Amino acid sequence: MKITILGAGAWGTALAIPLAHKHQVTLWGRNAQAMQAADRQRENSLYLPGFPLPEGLAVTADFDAAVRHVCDDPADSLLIAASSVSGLRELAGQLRAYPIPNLVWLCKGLEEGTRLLPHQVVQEVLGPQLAAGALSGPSFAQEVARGLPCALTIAGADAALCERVVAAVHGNNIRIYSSDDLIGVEIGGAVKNILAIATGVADGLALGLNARAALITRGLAEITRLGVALGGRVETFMGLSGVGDLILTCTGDLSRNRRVGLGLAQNKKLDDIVAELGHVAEGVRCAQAVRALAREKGVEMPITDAVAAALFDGVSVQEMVARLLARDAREESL
Ligand SMILES: NC(=O)c1ccc[n+]([C@@H]2O[C@H](COP(=O)([O-])OP(=O)(O)OC[C@H]3O[C@@H](n4cnc5c(N)ncnc54)[C@H](O)[C@@H]3O)[C@@H](O)[C@H]2O)c1
Ligand SMILES: O=P(O)(O)OC[C@H](O)CO
Repeated sequence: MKITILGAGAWGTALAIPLAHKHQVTLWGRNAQAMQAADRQRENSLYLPGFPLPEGLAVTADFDAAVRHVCDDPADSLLIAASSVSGLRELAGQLRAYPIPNLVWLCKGLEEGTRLLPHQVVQEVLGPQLAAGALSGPSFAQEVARGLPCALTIAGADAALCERVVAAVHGNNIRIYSSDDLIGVEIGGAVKNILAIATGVADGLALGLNARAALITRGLAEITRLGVALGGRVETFMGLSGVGDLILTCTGDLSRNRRVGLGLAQNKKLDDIVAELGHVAEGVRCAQAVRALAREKGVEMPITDAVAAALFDGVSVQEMVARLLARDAREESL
């Protein structure tokens, strides 16, 4: 199969590595200098240092050539957008000029400002007819690049596209499940990032494993409440893109979002933490959008509110924890 991955950050590069062992893969990045260096050194030292790029992987900054790679043979091709959520609209806009066969995106979050999910951004720009879907689930880039086992979910309304993604990605230590609950899968992927910031704060303040388990569990209730209010299905939140990714991101120190929380607990400034990461932390970018969306829908999300307050309203992490603990006792339910 011919596959083009648009976006050579940590995740786009990591996924290109196992795929290039089975398919004709082109990895495109917008930074020409960095892509030339990556091609020469056979390593993306900017975003994924330490992982050799397979010989057969084409690395380029030539957008036209990268997209034509999959347009020429639409029946046997896959186009993957691997930018952050903030880059998805621009990337999709650049694709308008091409007869693209399909589009799968890897980003997890809501667009700032519009509060749209990735599939809504893609639909706005490229229309509803395109075969499109989200590839999500618990997956740290470095582990996938090392070839360690992982399981992902492809979500979309187009069954043929889901089958093609399964055919392309399943195997070699990656298992793929499919789902038609795009809203549920995207809400799980977006909100878990905010909850990982909360768990990072709790762990950074040494509040203990009991507190961490409570945050993850009540965080899952928040994801589920919002997801159901938006049209997602409860069982989706019990799956890989829901509780699976929530557990990984809240507990794994490879998570950039968790590291934001750990930094806040050390009283570091948000700008400094983000600059130090050198990668996107989508939970920071979409916490305000999720808070606003939840309020609009009348959905209670106290942990998300607390994280947004600590990130943007000048509330200290100690006050954030105090606010959560001061909430009235209630029946345990969603
Ligand atoms: N890193 C992971 O382990 C991982 C795993 C699963 C999903 N994700 C999700 O995938 C997305 C990308 O994550 P990442 O780790 O690769 O981030 P990253 O910060 O390492 O890289 C982001 C990439 O997006 C590109 N980009 C941004 N705007 C763009 C635009 N307008 N046009 C083209 N490219 C653009 C940047 O140049 C960069 O290469 C995020 O939404 C993240 O939540 C990441
Ligand atoms: O490093 P994070 O926090 O962006 O999380 C990466 C992936 O989404 C984990 O599945």
